[in-house]
Amino acid sequence: MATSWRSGSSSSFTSSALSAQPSHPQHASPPPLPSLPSPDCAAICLLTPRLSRKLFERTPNEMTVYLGPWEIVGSNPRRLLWQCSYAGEVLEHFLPSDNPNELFPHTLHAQHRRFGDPRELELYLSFQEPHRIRYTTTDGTLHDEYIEVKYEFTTIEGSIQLQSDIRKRDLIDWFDVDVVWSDVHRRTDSYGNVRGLGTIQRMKLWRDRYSTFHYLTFYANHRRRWKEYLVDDFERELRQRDDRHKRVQLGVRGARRGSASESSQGRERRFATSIFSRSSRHNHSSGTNGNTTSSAAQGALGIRYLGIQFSRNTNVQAGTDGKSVIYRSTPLNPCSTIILAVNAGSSSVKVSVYTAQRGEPPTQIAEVQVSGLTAPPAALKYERGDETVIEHREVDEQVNGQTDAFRVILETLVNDHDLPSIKSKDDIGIICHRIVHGGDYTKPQLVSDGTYTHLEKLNDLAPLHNANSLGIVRLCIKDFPSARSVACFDSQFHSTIPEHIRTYPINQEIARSNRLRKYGFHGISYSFITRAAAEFLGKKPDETSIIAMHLGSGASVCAIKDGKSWDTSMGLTPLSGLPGATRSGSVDPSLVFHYASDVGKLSPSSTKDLHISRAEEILNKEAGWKALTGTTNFGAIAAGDHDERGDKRLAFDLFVDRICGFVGAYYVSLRGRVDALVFAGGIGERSDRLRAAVVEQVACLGFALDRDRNDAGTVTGRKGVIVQEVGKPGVTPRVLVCRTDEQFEMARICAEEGEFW
Ligand SMILES: Nc1ncnc2c1ncn2[C@@H]1O[C@H](COP(=O)(O)OP(=O)(O)O)[C@@H](O)[C@H]1O
Ligand SMILES: CC(=O)OP(=O)(O)O
Ligand SMILES: [Mg+2]
Repeated sequence: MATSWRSGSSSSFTSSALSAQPSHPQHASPPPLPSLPSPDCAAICLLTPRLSRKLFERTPNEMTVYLGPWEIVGSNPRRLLWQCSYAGEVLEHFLPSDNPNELFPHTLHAQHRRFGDPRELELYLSFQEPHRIRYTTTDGTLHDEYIEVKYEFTTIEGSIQLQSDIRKRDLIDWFDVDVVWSDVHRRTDSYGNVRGLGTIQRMKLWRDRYSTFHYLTFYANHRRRWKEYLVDDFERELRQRDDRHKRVQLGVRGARRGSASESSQGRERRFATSIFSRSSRHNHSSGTNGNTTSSAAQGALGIRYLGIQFSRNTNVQAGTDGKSVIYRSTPLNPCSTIILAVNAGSSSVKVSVYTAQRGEPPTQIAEVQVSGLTAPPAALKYERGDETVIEHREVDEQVNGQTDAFRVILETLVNDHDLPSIKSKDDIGIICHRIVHGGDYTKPQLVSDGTYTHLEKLNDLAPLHNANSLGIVRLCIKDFPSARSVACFDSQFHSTIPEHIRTYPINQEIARSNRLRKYGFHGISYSFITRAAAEFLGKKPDETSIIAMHLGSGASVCAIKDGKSWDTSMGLTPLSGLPGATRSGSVDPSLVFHYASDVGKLSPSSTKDLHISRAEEILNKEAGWKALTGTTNFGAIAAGDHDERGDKRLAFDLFVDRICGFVGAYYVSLRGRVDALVFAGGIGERSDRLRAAVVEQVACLGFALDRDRNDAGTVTGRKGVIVQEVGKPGVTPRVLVCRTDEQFEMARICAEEGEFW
């Protein structure tokens, strides 16, 4: 098995590793060659002690382990978990970085094996720095050491799959090239010797799994570090690449792992691995450094292009499919497109479709929603233009949760032949998603694997929302590969909340390192409400101060001072503040420990995407209207039907009490400078009884309701009416109902923000 991987060696990999019998230390007589579960996934990992720099020399410790399918598990560190061929045998490969973009599986250039099919070099993968490998059998751990790791695959597809899984980017092609240089790295040195940035390199082309971005990676051998560039423009130049003298120049942006001077002003942002760590669960996670460090931002010199000279060998250029690369850059700034805006709430999924011109407010052409996810049967409603195509269709059988609801919505849109603007999936240019918890993001983000990985870490902080939304994001990326996915955050509107209001009175070191503070939610809605109310009042948004209430399955109140969020009732998570359909809202934090035992344990309903303790489950899913009345339909609660036991009355009065508590507090916090009290959300827009009860209780602050206007003031469904007055004429502060539209707000931002085109 002695073979060398050193550059220039003509040694072949072919023989011994595959043909050798596995020298399994636990078996006296050599076991038969294992039958591997799936030939595509089968791999052989050759381990050799770190001591020896010469790989694969016969040493007493040398062993070959036959591996079956893999799984990538955990975080901090992520581990590649291999199923081995013997029961109880596990091989764990600890990935040195949780950031998938920082891992670079290495394959040699075809010149290192001149007489064979260069594609087969992908069968042999290595990592250039030692990684920790733990190999455990039923008899205990046999090996736990940092070593140089090399995998030898039985199929090229298996290797490509593993590389893609590790990097969370699909390896879509590769190129063996003679030299790579750039506008800041010359091709030759002052003696005319070829130096470039990398020589005799296998460059790999990756497509981000969560966006349409494409990246090139290669090993800059004279600097001994990996480089990764976002490719701007590709297609034309690389079609004819099997020519030694062919040189191309590619537009690129940014560099990962480059030195500061090699970085650019590109959009690449690298996040510290564990932005959010929860002390209760990940005690030792390294989540203290939440700063978003942009290596790119530091650079003075930007690389604008890479020059590439291909190698001559007709075989050499054969990439993953042997054909020329099929690379489609994202559409180049079209002037108009279709935007899909997706709002996954806790009890509904609402999707609106817009035609949009760059820089202009979008025009809605259709809206589909599935509501009642927590109050079955779930029902679908579909409007196209001014026409209600489906008023109410029960879809309970097809729908179990938000992702299913989204699928049903997509089907409805795609199967509607009278929706001419969408002829094919490629017509959709931008899909914007409401993501409830956006951590420290203060503006919408194009979804890349970086943002996606970052957002995944926030799932546990919005247990009824984030994981569902990311499920929909994943589905869109798969089903609409040519569309750009944009994440819009509920929390971003609240980034203006002053420090003394957003701070929790706890140990500040822990608060800072675990990022424990008030974030606030429903912000996309509050942003819409602020602009709509300002327009209605004839004021500039930044001169408008209101107390707005988004009352839906999740309910919150927000004090908006001069157009900006000043305070809001939700906090670190959407649990605090007002009660909701299944949420308790604020309770004494100790309550839960007296409610049930073992509440700190992980709930059995946790999934791989969402880790939720019993305590969180009780307060988020087994409380609120559901717990008090058995229904989550606030319409039925407000109507008080069949309320012999008085549960609904209690729930109604309790809700009014809690809402008024916040209105009073915010009125004082805004020093009485309030232009209007604004009702919004499913309940706020539809329940005249609730509005009447709230306004009556806060009448001492000067609010007054006009009964007639209020009774007629259900704005939802009344086309064209966005804000309606329900207060007494001439009385200030005013009382308004706003038909909030989170989808429109997201689509508007995406249409107006050139960056997303
Ligand atoms: N006529 C009505 N009167 C009062 N509440 C209603 C009425 N119709 C629906 N609702 C309430 O509106 C809530 C849905 O609000 P909405 O903001 O659309 O949902 P989500 O929180 O899922 O985004 C439902 O939970 C329901 O209780
Ligand atoms: C944040 C939140 O609770 O949202 P929703 O009301 O849509 O569930
Ligand atoms: Mg909602």
